[in-house]
Amino acid sequence: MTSRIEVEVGAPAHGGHCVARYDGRAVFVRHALPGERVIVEVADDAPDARFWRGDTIEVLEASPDRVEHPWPEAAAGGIGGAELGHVSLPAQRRWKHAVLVEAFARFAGVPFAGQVNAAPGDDARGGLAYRTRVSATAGDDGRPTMTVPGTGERRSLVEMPLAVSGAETALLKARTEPGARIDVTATSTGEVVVTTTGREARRLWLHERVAYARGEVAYRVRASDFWQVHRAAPGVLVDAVMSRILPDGPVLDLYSGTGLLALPIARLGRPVVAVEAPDAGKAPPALAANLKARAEADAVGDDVRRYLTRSAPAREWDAATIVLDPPRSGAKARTIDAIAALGAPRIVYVACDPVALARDTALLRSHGYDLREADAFDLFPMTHHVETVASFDLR
Ligand SMILES: C[S@@+](CC[C@H](N)C(=O)[O-])C[C@H]1O[C@@H](n2cnc3c(N)ncnc32)[C@H](O)[C@@H]1O
Repeated sequence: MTSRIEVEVGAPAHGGHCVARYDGRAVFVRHALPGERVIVEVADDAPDARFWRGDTIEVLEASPDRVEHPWPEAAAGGIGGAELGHVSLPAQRRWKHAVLVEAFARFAGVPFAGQVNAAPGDDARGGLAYRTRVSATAGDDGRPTMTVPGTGERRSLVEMPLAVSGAETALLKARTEPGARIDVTATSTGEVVVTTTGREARRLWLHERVAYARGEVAYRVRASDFWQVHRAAPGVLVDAVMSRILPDGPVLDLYSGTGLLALPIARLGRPVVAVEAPDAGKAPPALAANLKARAEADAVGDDVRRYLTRSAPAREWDAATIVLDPPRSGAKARTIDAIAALGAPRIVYVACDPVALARDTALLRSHGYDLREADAFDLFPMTHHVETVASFDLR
């Protein structure tokens, strides 16, 4: 059953909503802001549920941080992908900061003392035109559609203002079989490709260039490969990681993707082992290609935990930095145990989920790793996502 309730909105919570209370129950409210009084439509108001979820359908008292959504199709009641579009850009960063502070206080056992930094160029572009990778699903007429969260309803896209302009144009023009996924990739070197099958994407080799504090580096990637979505993210993360690794010693780059972080580190002449999930039992082709010319770099195709428990113990890590950039769920206990067992003095953790990072921080601390510092980067404006880079030293 759906129902409408009036609530006063409280603090932001992890996941893109704020928490309100109604009749003693927590209600997770989308498209609202802290301090607002709103009418919420609750999707399923089961009386025995511990909490409810709802969307804002009317704002009775608006926050000074409320702005007009820059992508009306994705505003309240619309498609997903820009759930913070109603929040001013500085307030989006305060929102993400509050979520990090709360996550660290609850799960890490140490405070989050960093900032949420804007990506270069975002303020000038109003937090738009940043995505170099966008995806949609072809509707019945073959045009790109996106889903209204919680409903399964698909709507045809009329714009995609989060995408860089080449990617937006290519996405809106794309036509394919109903139900097929449409993936658009726009590289930093000006290539724009549309693929509709994984097979096609795996065959398409592209070129990326990343400028960072110490220079510029070129990569070859396939359209199917993981690559940081924000146009500025590769450079921001390379700098954030390079400034945190120890000045000497080998670097173990776990969850290394195509070698975004491993390649500039190898260019310093540092020994690097980059571990990424295997492709046909071997190092993935882009990782192997990017590290090929670096005698001091080793591209490994293996499951991270398997590598840590079976292969890594054969080498010396007692002067090493371990870099890890795991998927959203984090590294979790058994992988953190295996990382800690290597005894490296420094760990640099790149995280796209504040709660997963906070939980892994607690695990690292239990293994004797103190949090040195953590800082966050707003690499997903208009959404609740935030990237954090944290470093740890062995006590
Ligand atoms: C967040 S991405 C980071 C990639 C890279 N650091 C970058 O910034 O481009 C995480 C990567 O971990 C890989 N991955 C996920 N689980 C893995 C596992 N169990 N073992 C090895 N690699 C894994 C994914 O394929 C993906 O490339």
